[in-house]
Amino acid sequence: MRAQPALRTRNVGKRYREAWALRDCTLELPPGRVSALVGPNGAGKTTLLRLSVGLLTPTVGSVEVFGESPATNSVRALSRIGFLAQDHPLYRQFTVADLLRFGRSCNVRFDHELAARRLTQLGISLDARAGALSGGQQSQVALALALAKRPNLLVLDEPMSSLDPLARQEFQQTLMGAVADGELTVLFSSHAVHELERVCDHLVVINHGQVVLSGDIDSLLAEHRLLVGPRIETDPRGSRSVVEVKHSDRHTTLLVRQGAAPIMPGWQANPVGLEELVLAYLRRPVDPEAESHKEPA
Ligand SMILES: Nc1ncnc2c1ncn2[C@@H]1O[C@H](COP(=O)(O)OP(=O)(O)OP(=O)(O)O)[C@@H](O)[C@H]1O
Repeated sequence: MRAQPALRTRNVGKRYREAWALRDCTLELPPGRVSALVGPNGAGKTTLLRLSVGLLTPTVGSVEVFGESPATNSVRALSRIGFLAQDHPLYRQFTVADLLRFGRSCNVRFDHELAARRLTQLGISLDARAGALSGGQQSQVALALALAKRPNLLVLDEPMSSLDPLARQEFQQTLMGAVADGELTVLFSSHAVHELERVCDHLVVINHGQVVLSGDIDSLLAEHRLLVGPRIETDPRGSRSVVEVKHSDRHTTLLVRQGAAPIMPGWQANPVGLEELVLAYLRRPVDPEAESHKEPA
């Protein structure tokens, strides 16, 4: 039997006044995985994340977390979800110990010991005031608070964007350790396409409010090939399997989906890297029907 998805959205659209931030978004996140949500500025990532945790309700369509709508705000549904907002605000005057006590008083499943141990291991004093910690340490405190809730789905909005490379690595290790420890599914948004492969095993790419690619990373890489051959003058973009076409003086390179695409004589099939794959999908024009994000007059 197929496991229940951690997150399932069906034809979700979100409109802010007359503008659509998200259109016809249908996706499933398998449980126990780390998924990255990738897209350029304004693509709709924060909107999708806020819909996933019940902070927004869809204009159309449905959102379910482990089979329940997060927007109903039922205690049971929300106790299974952890959320780290983009700027992960902490009460600056509170000590770390105050924040942990506060977390415990707000969440029935809060694991105080776990959070205190994680932070001590990272050398973060429980007596320190949040406002006196570095950006990286504040992110770790916010992550420890979110994990102490023992959520089944942890949603993080660009959690590493302000961290230096060392702090990013520590943050990633804490996250991956938490996934290895228990029944946790992670969905985080990121612009750092080059480091996704190290951190996650599932990917959702959105552009102009539409999901343009999603799936298991290994499968996506196996399904795509870069075909390199002598320059062609016809435009093969009409074929659904052709994602992108590039020409040099003498050669044409086709990014195709459909691993088994027949190779023409004189053509070579090469694997594609994840960053190249994501960027190719982001460069594709989106469906003109949905591109405007505007309601028809
Ligand atoms: N509260 C709001 N009111 C009106 N429009 C909004 C609101 N929030 C977001 N938008 C618009 O919705 C679209 C998607 O925004 P969203 O914040 O979801 O994108 P994003 O992918 O998270 O962007 P970024 O990477 O810059 O954080 C943008 O065009 C944005 O201007």
